[in-house]
Amino acid sequence: MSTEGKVIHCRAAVAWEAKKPLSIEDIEVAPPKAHEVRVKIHYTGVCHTDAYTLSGSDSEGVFPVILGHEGGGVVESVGEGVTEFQVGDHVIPLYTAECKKCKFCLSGKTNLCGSVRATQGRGLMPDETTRFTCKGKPIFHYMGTSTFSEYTVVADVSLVKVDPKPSLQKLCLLGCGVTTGFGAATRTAKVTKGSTTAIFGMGCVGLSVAQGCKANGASRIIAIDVNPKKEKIAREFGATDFVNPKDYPDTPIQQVLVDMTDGGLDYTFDCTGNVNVMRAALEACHKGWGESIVIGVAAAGQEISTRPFQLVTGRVWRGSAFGGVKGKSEMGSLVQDYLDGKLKVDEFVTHTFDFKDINKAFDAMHSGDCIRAVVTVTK
Ligand SMILES: NC(=O)C1=CN([C@@H]2O[C@H](COP(=O)(O)OP(=O)(O)OC[C@H]3O[C@@H](n4cnc5c(N)ncnc54)[C@H](OP(=O)(O)O)[C@@H]3O)[C@@H](O)[C@H]2O)C=CC1
Ligand SMILES: N[C@@H](CCC(=O)N[C@@H](CSC=O)C(=O)NCC(=O)O)C(=O)O
Ligand SMILES: [Zn+2]
Ligand SMILES: [Zn+2]
Repeated sequence: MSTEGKVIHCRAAVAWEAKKPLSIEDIEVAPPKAHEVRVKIHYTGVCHTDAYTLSGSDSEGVFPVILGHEGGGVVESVGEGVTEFQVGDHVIPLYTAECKKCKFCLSGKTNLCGSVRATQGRGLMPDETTRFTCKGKPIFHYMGTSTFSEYTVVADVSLVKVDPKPSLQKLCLLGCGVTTGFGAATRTAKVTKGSTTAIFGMGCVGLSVAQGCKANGASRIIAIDVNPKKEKIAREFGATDFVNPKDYPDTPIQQVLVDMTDGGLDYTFDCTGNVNVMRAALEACHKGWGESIVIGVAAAGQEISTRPFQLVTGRVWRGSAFGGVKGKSEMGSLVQDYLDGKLKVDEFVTHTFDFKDINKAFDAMHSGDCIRAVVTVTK
């Protein structure tokens, strides 16, 4: 029996308040309004950013909320005016929308889209309301995606159709971690052939940066992580060197790297969210041309600092959101790269969990041997 146009009763992992485990609840999901799509979520990854928001450190964090932004699902129904999606399409929700009409999308300079970002940041759909209720209370959306739910509703600008061949259990990682890191190297930094690179933080994002640096022909890819267990996997993803800052207790890590590379690196990447690491990453860049890309998300109130002289003398500090990737225009080519064996995705999935055990996925993420935990939301 079709559920089109009806309220769906299903399960979701609700974050009632910060710092508390998620609670699997029966919720109601309203039908999609105009230019919205209701999606049955099959799989979701758990990203460090979900944990960051749950920790209460996110200045945009609102509760109660359904978190999750690294999902893969199938279109259940579409709202009025939706022409791009049909029931049954395989889709990935996009926390970085692409409307192709706004000032940002038309600029040709950024993948950031202005169409829904303001309401998204307040946990609402573009009409300033929510499609989720639980126990009679409205529940906020998260990053325009809310993939920790059996059904979610997203704006049609916040969704991309993908090839139905690959398993969504793997493809969901293109919804954040893999795309973010790979794109930061290939789109934001545009790492050049033969260049030297260093990546701080070997989680899903940092390993994906390494993969992007290798794809672009970097001659040296130095992986930096405080966890020595990350060396093996970093090398599998293209790292040529591994440095653990704990092995150099008396020397700033930027000095270690400058000494290793005849004056510093062409490109560095922060994939930790630690503002001290961001500074070290900038200062490890080569005088005159080195570029440091900030990817990590720092807690509310944190600020970055360095001596202005670092910039005066030619180092460049840049940021990257969703790897600079335009979700609708470019996701197809990333999926094709995956299908052609040019982009590793499967290798990131180190842990899998049933939906009822989603809190264990958060525990695994903090365990030190997890790259990505993927949760089966519906079969
Ligand atoms: N800009 C964007 O679009 C996006 C940003 N992000 C952000 O990117 C960051 C990385 O995400 P993700 O890969 O999922 O996170 P992970 O936690 O999986 O990876 C971070 C890695 O950095 C290591 N680390 C911590 N401190 C240091 C340090 N001082 N020096 C070197 N390594 C260190 C961690 O080690 P240990 O585990 O031992 O602490 C861990 O291995 C997060 O801040 C996340 O919020 C994520 C996706 C998109
Ligand atoms: N809400 C946060 C900002 C968090 C942030 O920087 N998010 C990244 C994506 S993180 C994915 O895992 C991003 O793309 N930012 C661009 C954007 O438009 O949000 C805060 O207030 O600190
Ligand atoms: Zn993420
Ligand atoms: Zn736009």
